[in-house]
Amino acid sequence: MTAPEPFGARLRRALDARGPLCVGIDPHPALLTEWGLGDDIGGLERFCATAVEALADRVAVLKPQSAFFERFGSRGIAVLERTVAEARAAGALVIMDAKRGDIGSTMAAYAGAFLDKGSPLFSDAVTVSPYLGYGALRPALDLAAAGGCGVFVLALTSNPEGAEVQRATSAGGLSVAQGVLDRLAADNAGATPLGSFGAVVGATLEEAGADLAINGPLLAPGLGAQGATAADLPRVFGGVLRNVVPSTSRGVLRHGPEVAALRAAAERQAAEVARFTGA
Ligand SMILES: O=C(O)c1cc(=O)[nH]c(=O)n1[C@@H]1O[C@H](COP(=O)(O)O)[C@@H](O)[C@H]1O
Repeated sequence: MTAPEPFGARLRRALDARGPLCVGIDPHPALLTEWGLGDDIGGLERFCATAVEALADRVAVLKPQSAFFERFGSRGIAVLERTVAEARAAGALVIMDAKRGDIGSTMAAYAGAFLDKGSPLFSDAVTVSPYLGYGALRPALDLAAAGGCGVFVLALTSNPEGAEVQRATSAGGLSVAQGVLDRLAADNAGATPLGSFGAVVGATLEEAGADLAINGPLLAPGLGAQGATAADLPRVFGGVLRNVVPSTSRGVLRHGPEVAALRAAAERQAAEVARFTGA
């Protein structure tokens, strides 16, 4: 059996073909209401079907945020399953924004939930939290590598509260975030054209203040509702701009529910990103 194409290679191709923008599918209660939908399972279903119809055949990456589905229980998870499958079928890569992180043996189960081809929630990549120790993520990294999937590890998050943990220095004098980035760089060493293990680095940061050369993708949430703009990307990402996947959720979704308006909003955001990153 031939090995599956690594996620990093698939992502590179998608970014080059469709542009680097990632749009998050975050069905906030307020957005459901703004779209004229009920804050219920029918509204969730309609919202996600519309977002997928509008974006999945043109945006490189879609990133559903699991929490907004989980709040509806099993029926919400069923909508998440369909959303992921339909987005992938239309050609988008799907990053499941689940931000899981646990002891290794439990991490293996989380990895199976999102990165095992036989799982109903199978996605191209998943977001994880390294705060039980980077080494505890190993089952997810291994399963991802074996199946051609990716993992995005929180490093420098977009929220202001993140710094108290992520900028703290460990015994060796490195920041916690730099420790995570260095481990990612080691796991991506030698991968071409791009490693499959990414870091999450907010576009909202004043500056990176860390070495982002991990030879992997840098998921950069924070465009739009959190106040970052495409003009911030060169300052934060400097020499690794080509590997940045800028992400926005509400910044595009608030333009719904019309498919054409969602597409136009994503196009405007993508054009802004291209203007400042040359992508
Ligand atoms: O992993 C993420 O995607 C993420 C990391 C981070 O540092 N900051 C961040 O906002 N996110 C997610 O990105 C999305 C941002 O949504 P908007 O603020 O609406 O664009 C939410 O789903 C967040 O959970």
